[in-house]
Formats: sequence, C-alpha cells, structure tokens
Amino acid sequence: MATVNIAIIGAGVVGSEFIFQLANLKGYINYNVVVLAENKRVLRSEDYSPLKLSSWREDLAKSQKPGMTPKEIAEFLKGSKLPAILVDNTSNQAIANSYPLFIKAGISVATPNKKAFSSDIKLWNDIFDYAGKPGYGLCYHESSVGAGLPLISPLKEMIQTGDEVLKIEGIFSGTLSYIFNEFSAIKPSNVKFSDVVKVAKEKGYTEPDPRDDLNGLDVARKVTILARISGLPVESPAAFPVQSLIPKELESVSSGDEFLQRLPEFDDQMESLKAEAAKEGKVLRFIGSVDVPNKEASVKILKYDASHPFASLKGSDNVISIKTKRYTNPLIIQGAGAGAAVTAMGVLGDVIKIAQRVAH
Ligand SMILES: NC(=O)C1=CN([C@@H]2O[C@H](COP(=O)(O)OP(=O)(O)OC[C@H]3O[C@@H](n4cnc5c(N)ncnc54)[C@H](OP(=O)(O)O)[C@@H]3O)[C@@H](O)[C@H]2O)C=CC1
Ligand SMILES: N[C@@H](CC=O)C(=O)O
Ligand code: NA
Repeated sequence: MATVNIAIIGAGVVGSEFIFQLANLKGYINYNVVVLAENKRVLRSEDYSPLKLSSWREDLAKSQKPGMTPKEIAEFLKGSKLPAILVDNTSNQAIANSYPLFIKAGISVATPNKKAFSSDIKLWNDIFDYAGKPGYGLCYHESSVGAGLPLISPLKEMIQTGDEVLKIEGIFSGTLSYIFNEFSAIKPSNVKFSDVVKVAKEKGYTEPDPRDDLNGLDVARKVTILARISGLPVESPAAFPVQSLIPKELESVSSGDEFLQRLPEFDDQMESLKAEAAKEGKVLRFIGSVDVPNKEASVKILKYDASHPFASLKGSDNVISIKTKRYTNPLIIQGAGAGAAVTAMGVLGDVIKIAQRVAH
C-alpha cells in the first residue's frame, strides 16, 4: 500500500481534531504518523512504525521525551526512505520560519498557520521559489484563510489556468463576523459593542485576549496571503492600512480582562458609527480587501446595504467575494470560517492532496 510518513506539531483545538479525522480516514494511502509533538513533549516512533492514534493523548501526557526542534524533526523524517509531510498545527513563528528547511529537504508541509505566508515576503519567496519543484517538498495551506472553506486551492487554480484577479473582498474573521452581525444587525437593536465582545469571548470565538482579534492583525494576515497569491507582492501586514477597533486609550492596558472591563467607556464611538450607517439604511461590517489593478490592500469597517451578501451573514461565518477577468460577476464563497472541525478538515484535505502526489 502507498505510504507517507507524517510528523504532526501541535495538538490543541485544531491539532487534536486533525488527529481524530486522520485516524478515521479511509482510502488507498497509508498515513503513517511517526512524530507527534507539543511544545514540551513529543511522541516519536523509533523505527518509523506508526504511532497508536487511539491513545495519543494519554501516551503524549506520559511521554518523558522533550520536544524536538524543527531541524531534528526534518532529520528524523529524512532518515526514512518514505515521502514525508510536516503538519504544523501551531501558530508558532519559529516553526513557520523552518518551512524552507523542510521543503528544501524534500519534505512537504500542510498547515493552517498563517505566520509563514503573512510575515516578511522573503520567507514567502523562500518557500514558493522551491515548493513543488522536482526534488523539493510541496506546501499547502488552505486553512490559513477562511479555515476549510475552499478558497486558496481554487484561487491558485484560477490563476494557474490564466485568470486574473481584479478584486477580493470579504469578512475573514469568525470573531469579527459574529461581533458585527450581532452589533449592527439588519433588524436594529440597542445592544452595546462592549457587551457583544464579552459574549463573543464567552462563546469561545475570540482569542484568549480579545485585543488579538480587535486589532485587525489576523484579518491583515489573511489579506496579505490573498494579495500575494493574486500577484501583489505585499511586504508584510504592516504595509497597508489596517483599522484597529481598540480605542487608543486602551492600547496599553496590561491585560485582556482590564481591556474588557474598560471597553464600555468607549461604546459611544462604535455607537455613532452604527447610527450613521443606520440613517442610510446600512449596516457595518469589518472588511479585508485586495484591489490588484490599483495595487491596494486594506482592512477597515465599511457600510453595506441590507441587500448586500455581506450584510445578511449569520453567526461567525466568513464570506469572500472574488472578482476576476473570468468571474465578472464575483464568485461568492460563504460558510464557517473558524472552528476545529472545519479547520482540521482543510488541513487534512491538504495532506490527502500532497499524499496523492508523493506517496508510493
Ligand atoms: N481555531 C480556529 O478556528 C482556527 C485556527 N487556525 C490556525 O490553526 C492553528 C492552530 O490553532 P489552535 O488549534 O486554535 O491553537 P491552540 O493554541 O489550541 O493549539 C496550538 C498547539 O500548538 C502547540 N505548540 C505551540 N508552539 C509549539 C512549539 N513551538 N512546538 C510544538 N508545539 C507547539 C501547543 O502546544 P502546548 O499546548 O504544549 O503549548 C498546542 O498544542 C493556528 O495557527 C491558528 O491560527 C486557522 C483557522 C481557524
Ligand atoms: N481568530 C480567527 C481564527 C482563524 O484564523 C477568526 O476569528 O477567524
Ligand atoms: Na480556506
């Protein structure tokens, strides 16, 4: 049976669901997990025989082995003659920085981690100048934008087959989607911005510190990735305007809890924006956009008519509109853009695609 060795780094929300889905995968390829690493512990097969996925949690908890560096993982994978895939389910920058090391060693990468694709453009080039060329590993990252929503893969195919992207815009954050869908709903309500942020945190939508969602950087990273795929060589997420929803006065408060406590003091700011939009019969949405012909990218609050597809979004869904030379009426992709099941699905889909190309 065709076999591929797999090293998984990260077994948190996405990583543990990924392991569950992988363990239940059926097909003609044998997915042989030989490394499973968290920050401080690792499970490693000594002879490249498969680790037992049914008891990984207990086995990892009992493991006395300290974590492995990316270089050690790459060397271990190279020690087997079988093709190998690194699955990075962390949000770690140092691991992202090591993708060129894996790819140049012929090891493929599948990941939902945005860092490698949205940091300095040098890292992007160091990955994609090599990935997929004979002798090098492949690199797939569908879940780095819109979680498992089919976005990156079809976009790359559209471009490879000669289409040209004109504009991509959308709601790329599950957290900010929920917050604006509730705060600025089509049916008017008196709900306060700070209260919606609190509920979003209680529902587990926000990052542990909600400022990490509200500062716009997560959306800016996703916009950077889409811009680069579309042919705009954006230097970094700091290279274009990003509207932060954090009031200036709260930028330097020491904890997320203090931030949430003081946020009601600034409700008036968001309330007046909402009222201004409502007067025009519009709602507010937090939008990332890439305009390729004009070489522009931005992340900001915009106003939309109730009839616009961005206005009628529900829950924490993402929506992405892609206008190209072929899709003159924009292609709209909509659905859950965050959460363990759909994110892990996107990563596993990437692993399957890679395995179908490299396994023997
Ligand atoms: N959750 C979601 O809805 C979505 C997530 N993503 C992306 O998926 C990735 C994972 O997210 P999520 O599962 O929510 O995050 P978690 O914080 O739940 O999990 C992160 C995991 O990575 C491990 N880890 C961190 N640093 C290292 C390291 N240096 N070496 C080994 N392991 C490490 C952590 O181990 P330990 O516990 O030991 O620190 C933990 O197991 C992120 O990049 C995120 O942006 C993308 C789309 C949606
Ligand atoms: N925090 C992100 C999760 C995925 O990238 C979001 O809210 O969309
Ligand atoms: Na996606």
